[in-house]
Amino acid sequence: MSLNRLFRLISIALLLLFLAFAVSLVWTEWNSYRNGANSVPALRTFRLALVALEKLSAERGPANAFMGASASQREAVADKLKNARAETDAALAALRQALQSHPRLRQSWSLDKVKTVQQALEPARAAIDRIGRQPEAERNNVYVLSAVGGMVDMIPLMIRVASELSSEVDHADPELREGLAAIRAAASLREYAGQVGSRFTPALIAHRKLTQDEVIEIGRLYGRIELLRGLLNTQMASYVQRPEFARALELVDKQYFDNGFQFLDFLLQTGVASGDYGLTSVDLFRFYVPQMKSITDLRDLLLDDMMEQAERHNRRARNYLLLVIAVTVVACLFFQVLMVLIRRRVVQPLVLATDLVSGLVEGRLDQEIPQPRYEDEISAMMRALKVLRQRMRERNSLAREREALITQLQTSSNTDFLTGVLNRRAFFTHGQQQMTVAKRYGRELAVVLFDIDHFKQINDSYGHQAGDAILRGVAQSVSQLLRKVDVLARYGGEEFIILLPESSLLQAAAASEKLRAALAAGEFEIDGGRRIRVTASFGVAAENGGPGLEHLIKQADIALYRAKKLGRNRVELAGEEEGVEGAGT
Ligand SMILES: Nc1nc2c(ncn2[C@@H]2O[C@H](COP(=O)(O)OP(=O)(O)OP(=O)(O)O)[C@@H](O)[C@H]2O)c(=O)[nH]1
Repeated sequence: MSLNRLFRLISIALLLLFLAFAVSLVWTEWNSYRNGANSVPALRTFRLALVALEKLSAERGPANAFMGASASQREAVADKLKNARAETDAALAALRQALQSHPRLRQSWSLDKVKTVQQALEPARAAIDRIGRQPEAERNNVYVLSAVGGMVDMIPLMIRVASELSSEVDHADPELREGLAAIRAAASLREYAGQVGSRFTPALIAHRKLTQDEVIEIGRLYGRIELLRGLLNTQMASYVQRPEFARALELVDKQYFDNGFQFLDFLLQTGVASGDYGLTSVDLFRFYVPQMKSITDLRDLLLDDMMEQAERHNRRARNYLLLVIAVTVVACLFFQVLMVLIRRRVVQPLVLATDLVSGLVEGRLDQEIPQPRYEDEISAMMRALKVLRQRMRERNSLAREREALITQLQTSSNTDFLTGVLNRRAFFTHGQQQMTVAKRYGRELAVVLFDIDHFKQINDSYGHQAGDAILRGVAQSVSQLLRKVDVLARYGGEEFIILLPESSLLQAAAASEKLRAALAAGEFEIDGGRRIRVTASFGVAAENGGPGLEHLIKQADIALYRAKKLGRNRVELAGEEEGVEGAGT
């Protein structure tokens, strides 16, 4: 696998791993934010439930007062009762609407219970109205007890509704748990404080002593209230560091536990001793109920604080989510940039350098070596490659020059410098090769030696340079008339030799005659544009499997000698007394 591909695969794998980690982190934070975002609406609904519970309890105050009111008090108390009922109805309707508009709570147990409470209110209120409208003397103790019980019976349902909604808040934001417990303790305290007041109502209405059952029930409620006081103090331990909470708790102690309880103690003692209270249920409602306000004030203070906490937690969760998203995106981009940087600055240059080195090894010296943009190890490597390429180019150039020189030397060592045809040494090399081939295949081979006639006179008459020009002209003319397979060489001075492969003596003689005639018929230009005529004498020898090249040349030389002797400008054949005389002699 190539380095480039490997790097790309590793990059993709790392990016996927990183993305998986980032997505799981963002997902966790998103869930925590979304969960937390429920805390404020859940807290609002919880508050509505507490208010409904409070209003339901508070309604018992004027209801009890109404049942014990004298004819003169009746109208005033009836007004208060009407207001209290309106407040209870409004609180329950608001809670019901909040539950109905909540996607999850719409299906909940709480909504059913609220509906049940709303339905149960009607007969309970009717029972109270019935007693209140009766003359004082006719008010039956049993009916009064039943009417008080009818209002109290709805309370456990509302407490459970509040409890369920408090769990919603706890689920949305567990950090609010401590405050929730304090609120629930305060709400329960308010409820039991109301209930203990209600227990005195039948005795006050009937102006009688408390029954033993009533004393036991009141004692039980006293115990529960004390328990809730301790619980509230414990739950408020961290809150009392803050002055507003310390003040609110102090007010509960002073107003309810001092003033309120002093009043209750008086009623209890009188109810046990004589039943001669000197008070009506209306007085109970007027004095006792306001003492409980400090408890609901404390509850509201806690609720307000919790709402602020929930909003703060929400903002914190949202900011943290945004931070995680931002860090993830930045880290992702940084990772990408890093990978691209490593790829561009390390991997790609390395791959390129490898290709360049391979190219140089294969001899591709025209490759473009890029100019690196940064000064680093890669740029040093590119520079080294350029030096290497330059040295290879120089070496190749030297090698080419040397080869050209060798070729040139070879050519010049085989060539006659004046005429450009082969020299005597090269003729022997070729001749030996041809002789070997001819002998192996039993073929004929002819040699022709020819010599320009009276050449000394040409030199003497026209000068040495003119003689050179004649030599060049003769060599050129003869070359043009020979076959491609024939080999012409300068044998020495004004003497030339021709090797004619696969030629018999007669064929060679005919070729020689053609050459002789052509030379004799032609004119050769010497210096100054002058033209002169020359002739040449030819000696021809041929053999088929004879002793060798030297022997053949010797035969031709003898024939040439004879041609000279017999008058020149003629062709003589080896082994013959008489030759073929030229047409011009
Ligand atoms: N210009 C020139 N002359 C050469 C060259 N090589 C040999 N010669 C001359 O060629 C002449 C040969 O003369 P000879 O051997 O007497 O022969 P010839 O005058 O041709 O007489 P025959 O061969 O008998 O016809 C000499 O004068 C050499 O100096 C050369 O390369 N250039």
